[in-house]
Amino acid sequence: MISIETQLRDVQRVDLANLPEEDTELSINQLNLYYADKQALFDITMRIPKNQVTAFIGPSGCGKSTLLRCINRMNDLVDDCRIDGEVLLKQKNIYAKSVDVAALRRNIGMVFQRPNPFPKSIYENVIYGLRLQGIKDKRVLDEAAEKALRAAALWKEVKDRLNDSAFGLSGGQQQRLVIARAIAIEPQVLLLDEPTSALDPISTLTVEELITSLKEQYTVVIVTHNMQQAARVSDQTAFMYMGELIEYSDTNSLFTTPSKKQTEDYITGRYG
Ligand SMILES: Nc1ncnc2c1ncn2[C@@H]1O[C@H](COP(=O)(O)OP(=O)(O)OP(=O)(O)O)[C@@H](O)[C@H]1O
Repeated sequence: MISIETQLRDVQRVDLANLPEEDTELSINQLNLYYADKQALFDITMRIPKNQVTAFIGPSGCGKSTLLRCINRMNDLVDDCRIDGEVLLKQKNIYAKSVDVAALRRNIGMVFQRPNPFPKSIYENVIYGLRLQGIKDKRVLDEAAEKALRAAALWKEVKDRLNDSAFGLSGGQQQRLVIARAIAIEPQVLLLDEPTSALDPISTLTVEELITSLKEQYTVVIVTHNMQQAARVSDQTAFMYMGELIEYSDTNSLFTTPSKKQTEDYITGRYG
């Protein structure tokens, strides 16, 4: 098995405890979440830097996806789900009454575990969000489609078949298409919930390279089961256990010199 250390890159370390406001994309403050009477997140506080990749790791059921879904209010769709605490996007509370949730989700895009293209052509998938915004100008739509497909590292593979069904693409291509659809509307933040768990190793590497290139323009938060993937793609990593944020630091420190025993036990495979 390849060791995690060999997967680490040189990352620019930031002081997560004292992150300046201008470098902070998201601030999560004393967040607690309950599914009916069962508490799933306990007092989570963290700052997520902009234009970086932040990974959430931890054993199954520890609350990674729940925390990710708090960032674009996807948990609003779950009956009996209640939260207290704050999630700030650029200092604005996304749970404030005045927030337009549809607009928020345009600004904070999300990609799920299984690629979910719509039953439409490749082209129509990419520009779907733009059509919803009422954009009709073909030149604008064509340019946006090309830009998003290039950014998603898919343009070369699909430029001659834009009108073919998206279902004719491979799983890895479909996942990149879904990422292109998410970025075509130019969100600030991209949330990725185990985006490669349904992909083969080669497609996984392509999507990982894509994630690394996306951070130039977007802030990326990724949930992954795969610690080696977190080591390869993320700048900082949050380790969660039973709904608590146990340790949050730059990825290299977390994997080489974890400060908490629970983190060390997890990354050395003692549980999980
Ligand atoms: N819609 C829901 N209703 C009730 N409980 C839920 C719901 N979604 C998640 N949970 C519970 O909340 C806890 C955290 O689940 P979550 O899916 O966030 O964990 P996870 O770390 O992402 O797990 P995995 O890695 O297996 O996807 C679990 O105990 C789970 O059973």
